[in-house]
Amino acid sequence: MNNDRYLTFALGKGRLANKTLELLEKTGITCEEMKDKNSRKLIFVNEELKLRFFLAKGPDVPTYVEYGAADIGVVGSDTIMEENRRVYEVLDLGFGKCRMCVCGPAQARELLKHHERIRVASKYPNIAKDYFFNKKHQTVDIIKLNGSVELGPIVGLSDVIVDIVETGSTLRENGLEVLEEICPLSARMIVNQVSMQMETERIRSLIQKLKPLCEA
Ligand SMILES: Nc1ncnc2c1ncn2[C@@H]1O[C@H](COP(=O)(O)OP(=O)(O)OP(=O)(O)O)[C@@H](O)[C@H]1O
Ligand SMILES: O=P(O)(O)OC[C@H]1O[C@H](OP(=O)(O)OP(=O)(O)O)[C@H](O)[C@@H]1O
Repeated sequence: MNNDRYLTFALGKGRLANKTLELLEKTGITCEEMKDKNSRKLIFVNEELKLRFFLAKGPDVPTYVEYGAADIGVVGSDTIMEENRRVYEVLDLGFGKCRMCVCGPAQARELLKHHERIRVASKYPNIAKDYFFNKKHQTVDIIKLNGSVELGPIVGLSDVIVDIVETGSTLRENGLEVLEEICPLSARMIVNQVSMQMETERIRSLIQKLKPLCEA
């Protein structure tokens, strides 16, 4: 083990960021500078613990970790599935819980039931493809969107969507419903495959500290 080496964390921006920092703080890992919302600085260092942190767009987190630009990442399991990078997924952090679902207007149930060739809009084309082609053996047309995916069926772009459902209010307010559940989701810790060998002790000890703090 080489304790002089900095361990680098890539953390997903947005919804998961605060909870991630809170969790790390409970294990004694703090990075005060990172809490300054007005700062435009991208990378933060804790000299004492020999740690570095940066915030990145969720889908980029597994990329940084696969290439070793970060040793450790925290990101949603949706993003891990969608990006399909060569990383170790080591811990379910138990927050950021939601579900990946096929959603649409109630009448789209029939189209799904009869395995019609439907149009599916999603921010997650790989998850949608895997679900329809590999799990359901249903040929569909996938349309990639970058947000506000619920618009798809409302404006006639698609028959259904594959998207995240948390409280269900976005669906309700737009006259849509969950038609099929694909899988539950939550925030996960991922580790670079080489770092896991080179820094086994430091990473294992972090996992052991985090485990009891993770929500069930
Ligand atoms: N209601 C929710 N909507 C979206 N993601 C959620 C929700 N609840 C928990 N999550 C989790 O939080 C992660 C980050 O979501 P967030 O919306 O902040 O990022 P994003 O989807 O990359 O957003 P953007 O495209 O706006 O940058 C998701 O990948 C998912 O795992
Ligand atoms: O079930 P709910 O609690 O309503 O949450 C689900 C909604 O939140 C997310 O969208 P987000 O706010 O990230 O915006 P986006 O559609 O632009 O990605 C997700 O894509 C759903 O639209």
